[in-house]
Amino acid sequence: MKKKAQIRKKMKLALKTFDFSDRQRQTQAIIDQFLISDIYQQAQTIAIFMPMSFEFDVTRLLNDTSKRIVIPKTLPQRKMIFTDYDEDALFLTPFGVRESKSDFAVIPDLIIVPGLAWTEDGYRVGYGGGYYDRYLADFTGQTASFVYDFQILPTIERNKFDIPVRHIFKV
Ligand SMILES: Nc1nc2c(c(=O)[nH]1)N(C=O)[C@@H](CNc1ccc(C(=O)N[C@@H](CCC(=O)O)C(=O)O)cc1)CN2
Ligand SMILES: Nc1ncnc2c1ncn2[C@@H]1O[C@H](COP(=O)(O)OP(=O)(O)OP(=O)(O)O)[C@@H](O)[C@H]1O
Repeated sequence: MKKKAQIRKKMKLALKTFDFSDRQRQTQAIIDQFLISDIYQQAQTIAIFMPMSFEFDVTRLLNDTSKRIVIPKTLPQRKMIFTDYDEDALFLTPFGVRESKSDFAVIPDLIIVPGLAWTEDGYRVGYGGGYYDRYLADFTGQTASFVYDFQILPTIERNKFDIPVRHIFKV
């Protein structure tokens, strides 16, 4: 079984070299599936993330005006809140992601969880900050991830904090 650090390195490279048209095709198919799903239709407030250039391209959802869209904001002690998405009130963190200037925390009813690799049953490797596992520890709403085909692995080592996402959207 591959160690998490090894998986991170390998997946970052695979994402950065992912063929442009295959990426576009998979992105569109996955978002189409999501938009007709019950979990999308039943959610009022959806947490998306501000993607780095190589991450899953969620731009289409950020601009969805039929839902309240919130995005992650990291705080000291590896804590995280979600704040309203306002494209005119963002700043760039040292990690390279955009976050809201606002500190007003909103609890979403659906969280789209970012990451680098997943198993079919929702176990995940992220960037190693533990932000999502900490948040999900006392979150009772829905969770889902969008996954390109090569990001699915047969097994991932687990620690006691790992919380699987409840829905995987893939091609
Ligand atoms: N687009 C996007 N936003 C996201 C996440 C994500 O995966 N994708 N996150 C998912 O969790 C959170 C940020 N995750 C982070 C994970 C690790 C480190 C980290 O290791 N930082 C180093 C210094 C920065 C560096 O590595 O260059 C450190 O704190 O020492 C920071 C943020 C919230 N926002
Ligand atoms: N609920 C929690 N309480 C305390 N520590 C936690 C919790 N969740 C995760 N951690 C710690 O955070 C660190 C990172 O966890 P892990 O390697 O699973 O990150 P990840 O899932 O890749 O990152 P992320 O959740 O940010 O996407 C680990 O040291 C882990 O023990």
